[in-house]
Amino acid sequence: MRFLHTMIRVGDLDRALEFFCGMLGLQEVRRTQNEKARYTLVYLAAPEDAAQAKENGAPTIELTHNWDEHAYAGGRNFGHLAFAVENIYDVCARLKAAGVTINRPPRDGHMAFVQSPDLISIELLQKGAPLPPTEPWVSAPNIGAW
Ligand SMILES: C[C@@H](O)C(=O)SC[C@H](NC(=O)CC[C@H](N)C(=O)O)C(=O)NCC(=O)O
Ligand code: NI
Repeated sequence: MRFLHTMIRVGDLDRALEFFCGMLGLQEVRRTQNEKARYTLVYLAAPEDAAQAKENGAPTIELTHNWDEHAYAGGRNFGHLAFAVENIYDVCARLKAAGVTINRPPRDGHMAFVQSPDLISIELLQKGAPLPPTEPWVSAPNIGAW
């Protein structure tokens, strides 16, 4: 069995693509839409996974955009999507400058939490840092505290 993707529903596809592709650097690898059921699916992968993801050989995020749904309440049972990044401070500075909410700043240089336009929690981990962090860490506020 292989892990294929995580699906999240987004209220504004362009805003979600600006966040995940424009700011986090993911690449679109596939898109499909259903005119009758009025939705679009967009599959995103990390650049180094994109070639394999096109063949379903690497994990993707499946953005589901229901054309008639413009906002979703945060699912309290959903946790987060995690990405390893080259420089966690640079990424968080760029996101913060773009107006993204940083729920847990990268104080320890290991881990940070930010939130997507649809209130999905995004964990950023410094490439090369121990996973999970060996030192006790400050948890991000849970979804209810946002
Ligand atoms: C292609 C495969 O990766 C899918 O996940 S398609 C699953 C299908 N999605 C939809 O019908 C999208 C629109 C729907 N209104 C929705 O918001 O999900 C589906 O069965 N979705 C139901 C689900 O619970 O995921
Ligand atoms: Ni799916």
